[in-house]
This record gives sequence, structure tokens and C-alpha cells, in this order.
Amino acid sequence: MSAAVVAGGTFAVIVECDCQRAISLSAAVRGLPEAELRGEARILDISTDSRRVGPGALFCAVPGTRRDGHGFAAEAVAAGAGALLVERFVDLPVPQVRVPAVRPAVGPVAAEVHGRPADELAVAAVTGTNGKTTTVHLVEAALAAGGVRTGLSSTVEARWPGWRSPAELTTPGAADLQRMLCRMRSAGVRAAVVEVSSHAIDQHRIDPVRAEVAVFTNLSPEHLDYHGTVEQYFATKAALFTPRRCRRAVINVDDCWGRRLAAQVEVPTVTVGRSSRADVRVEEVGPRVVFHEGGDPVSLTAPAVIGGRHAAGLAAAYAAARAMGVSKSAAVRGLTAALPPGRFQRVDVGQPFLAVVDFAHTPTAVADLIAAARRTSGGRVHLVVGCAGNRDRFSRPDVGRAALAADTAIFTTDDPCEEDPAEITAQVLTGTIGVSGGEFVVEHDRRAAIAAAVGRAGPGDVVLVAGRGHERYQAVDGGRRPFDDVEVVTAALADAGWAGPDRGRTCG
Ligand SMILES: CC(=O)N[C@H]1[C@@H](OP(=O)(O)OP(=O)(O)OC[C@H]2O[C@@H](n3ccc(=O)[nH]c3=O)[C@H](O)[C@@H]2O)O[C@H](CO)[C@@H](O)[C@@H]1O[C@H](C)C(=O)N[C@@H](C)C(=O)N[C@H](CCC(=O)O)C(=O)O
Ligand SMILES: Nc1ncnc2c1ncn2[C@@H]1O[C@H](COP(=O)(O)OP(=O)(O)OP(=O)(O)O)[C@@H](O)[C@H]1O
Repeated sequence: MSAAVVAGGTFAVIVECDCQRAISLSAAVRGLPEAELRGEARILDISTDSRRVGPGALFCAVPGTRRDGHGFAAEAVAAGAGALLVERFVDLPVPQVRVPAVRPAVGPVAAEVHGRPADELAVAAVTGTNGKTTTVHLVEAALAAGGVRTGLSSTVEARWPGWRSPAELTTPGAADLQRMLCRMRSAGVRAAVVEVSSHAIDQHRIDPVRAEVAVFTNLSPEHLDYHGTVEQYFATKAALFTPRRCRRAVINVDDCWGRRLAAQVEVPTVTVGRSSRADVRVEEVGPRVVFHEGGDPVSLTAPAVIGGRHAAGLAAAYAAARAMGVSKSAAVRGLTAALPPGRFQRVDVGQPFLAVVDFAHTPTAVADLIAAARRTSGGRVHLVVGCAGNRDRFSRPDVGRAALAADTAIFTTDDPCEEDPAEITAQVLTGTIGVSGGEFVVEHDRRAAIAAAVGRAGPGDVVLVAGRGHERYQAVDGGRRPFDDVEVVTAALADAGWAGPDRGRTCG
């Protein structure tokens, strides 16, 4: 068995590897010099989660951010775990290996358990604050156009020939990532394009993968509740660009953090951006994007390239594909493919204005999105936006401030999680104090907020529904309820009379 499909087949979890390898416990931990082994076992798989342990698995007891995995060891053994990786031996009758720190050991051990799949794949790892998912999908499209059999792991989904499943995390946990790479290898994949979050770098989820190429899109403050400071956030991202983790780098030097990264990296680097010194220089942005690579112009028409930053992302994807051996013409062909869902995704039922669903949720991305709408149309811009609960509290006022660049900002719920939506919005609104800009209103019912934005739009305007992109559920009070922005925008447009043969609100 390789997958459990639940919820009507819409959500699949990889629970077991199909490579059918078995390895001794001592062989699995041979790369860990400080490992202290008590007993021997035959290991079939590896997991950090007692709820996903299968027979013969090695359960790794991770002291986590909320709970200590050692407390779930008994549950894991009851579920069939044949051995434990621990920081302190526990009183259970199974072979155990003690290491000074379990979390950084999981990836290297998982790699051994799965036969070091990354050694047989070229991995492209993409990180940055905004644009990771978009860039991952673009790199994959460029590689595929070059005839390379590819696998992809992004916030949206994991897929490779014969497999497709929605993603749970931006980057899978270390054990899950190695299992995924193993399954890609079994499917004949030659190159894997992987989205890498700062959490993943910090939590050693990608270790011991050494990427063929690591891509940096940009950096602006995010996840400071986790990293503490922007400096630390940058240092975490920068840790992907060390010789241990990548062979080559592609760095966007339009971004000031990118320039700093390019100045410090010790691996061969291709710089991209508008700077005259960039190796892949972005010259024209519009329906056609022109780069210069080594003096040669590269011209392409890309879907929904909405601004300079996106063009730099396109150039980064191009450079990454080229670094992985794809020809210029194939890369250009691939980059004209569609963007991932929920990234500047147009919703069109025939209405005389643009309606867009986009994943923008950081202040920078919201500002970029509004700027892109202004470049696209001279009409009014009506924005629906909110902030998620349980994360990034510090940036909520900045989202509020950025939203005022629209003509109308309708503040609403995103994923409130366990927080009170009204309190989240109150924090968002503090950013609007004393700032001149468009009109704003509060409507906590997201469906009603979208309907209100559509209701305000006239010919030539732009409706922007930001923050949730491809997501199909809202996290509320520890549970989740179905909510798909594209579907809701489509319904709101229809309800407003814009769909069908008699579209338009005037009837004669
Ligand atoms: C705060 C954070 O980063 N949490 C991640 C972290 O959890 P953790 O190790 O701290 O886990 P914990 O809940 O303290 O539990 C400790 C250990 O006990 C285990 N456990 C727990 C319960 C149980 O019944 N049995 C059991 O074995 C857990 O599996 C874990 O190994 O490591 C886990 C394994 O890798 C992740 O699943 C988990 O992601 C949680 C679900 C999460 O929401 N993470 C977010 C913040 C995150 O990582 N996001 C980034 C991207 C953000 C972005 O792009 O905007 C991502 O890469 O997805
Ligand atoms: N190269 C880019 N540079 C800046 N912004 C971009 C770029 N590509 C896409 N965006 C915009 O950034 C926002 C987030 O896009 P995307 O989901 O690709 O980023 P992400 O880094 O994966 O986000 P997250 O970390 O939340 O998963 C969207 O508004 C998208 O249109």
C-alpha cells in the first residue's frame, strides 16, 4: 500500500513507501557518529508521528514546538514501530538509538532508510518570502518542456507521474520528504522541484538533500513569531545556500536581501533581476518579457506576469531550469505554461471587469497585488483581504496599511483558526490610523465581503480577493469549513447578474 485516500478521494496521505526496502537499524544510523545503539531491528519505514506509524517503522521522538514525541513512543510501538530514535532511552521493549538531538537526525536516517533517493535526483529547492510556489511551478514547467521527467512539491500539491495529492505543509517533514523523493525515484523522476519554507530549513526537514540549484525569490518580514527577528529569518533562509545544501544558486538581486545573499554565498551563483549586473537581466515587462542572458535576448509571453517582481521570478525560474541543463528554447516554451492555481487567477464569467483570486497575504504581496491591478487597468480597485489567526500577528497592521492603496478595502476573515476574527481585524485596522487612502469597510463574513466587492465593481474596475489563493477550507475554531475563493467569486458574479446570455445588471 502506498497511500490512504480519505474524504471522498480528495485528500491523500502518503503513509508508507512502496520501495519495499528493508534496512538494519545499525545501517540506518551509520551516518550519526554520536548514536548509541541498544538492540538491532529491521526497518521498513520511518516516521515522526505516532499516528502515522506502520509495522516495522522507526519512530523518531522529536521534542517539538508544542509536544515531546517521547510521550508518544508507547503509542508508536503499539501501532507497530519496531525501533525508536530518541534523545533519552525510554522504558519500552524495542531496540532504541539515542542521539543528542532527534530533529536533525531524522532526515539523514530517513535518507538511509529510503536508499538515499536524492543522490539519484536533481533537486531544485526554492525559497523566499513571496513567490516560492509560483516559481516552483514555473521551474517544473520549464524542466518538463525540456523533456525531463519531473516531480513537484509545493504548498499547493505534491505530484509526479502517477501521483497527485494536496499538500499539508509547504515543505513535508524530513521523513515524509525522503519518502516522497523515494517514490519519485521509483516513478522514474529525474528532477524534483521542492518549495522550501524557512520553518523547513530551521527544522532540518530538507537535510541531507544537496540541491542541484537553490533559488532565492525575495525576503520581507514574515514568520517573526517563529524566527524572532528579520535578521534571524534571513540567516535561516541563507542556510539553504551553503555548499552543504546546494551546488549552485539563483538569486534575485532586485531584492536587497538577495543582494546581501549574493555577496555572501560560496557556491556558483546566477543573479537575476533588473540590475545591469544581473546575469539574467530583466529588460522588458509587459505582455512580453525580455531577459538578457549573456548578452542574448530571451523573449517570451508569460501568462499573468503582472509586475517587475513577477518578471524576476520568471527569470529565476528560467535560470534554474538552464542551470539544470534545459535548453533556452525549451525553458522559454515551458515558462509560457499556466501559473499555479490561486496566483493571479482570473475569474471570468463574462463580466466587464477583472476579478482575481491571489494568495497575497504578506504586506509586500498585498501592495504588489494592488500595484499590479493598477498597471492592468485604469479603473477602481476593490480589495477583499484579511489576516490569518495564530500567526504573524506583528504584520497585521502592515496588511491594513498596504490595503489602503486600493480604492475600497473590505476587511474580512482569512483563517481565523482559534482567534477571534474581530480581534484580528482590530489589529489590521490599527495600521490604517492616520493613513490616507481608499475607503475601507469591515465585513467578517467572507462570502458577503466578496459579494460586496463584486457589487461595487463597474466596467474597467478590478476586484481582488486576496490571501487564500488555492485553499479550499477556512480554519475556524480548530476545525475547517469548505471555502473556495474561486467558487465564491464565481457565484458572486453570477448572483450579480454578470453570468449567462443576459449578463449585466441592466435589462434593456
Ligand atoms: C510550528 C511548527 O513548525 N510545527 C511543525 C513541527 O511540529 P513540531 O515538531 O513542533 O510538533 P509538535 O506538535 O510539538 O509535536 C512533537 C512531535 O510529536 C509528534 N506527535 C504529536 C502528536 C501525536 O499524537 N503523536 C506524535 O507522534 C509530532 O508528530 C512531532 O513529531 O514539525 C512538524 C513536522 O515537520 C510539522 O508538521 C509542524 O507543522 C505544523 C503543523 C505547522 O502548522 N507548521 C507551520 C507553521 C509550518 O511549518 N509552515 C511552513 C510554511 C509557512 C509558509 O510558507 O507560510 C511549512 O513549511 O509548511
Ligand atoms: N516572483 C515573485 N515575486 C514576488 N511575488 C510573487 C512572485 N511570484 C508570485 N508572487 C506573488 O506573491 C504572492 C504569494 O505567491 P506564492 O504563493 O507563489 O508565494 P509563496 O512564497 O509560495 O507563499 P507562501 O510562503 O505563503 O506559500 C502572490 O501574491 C503571488 O502573486
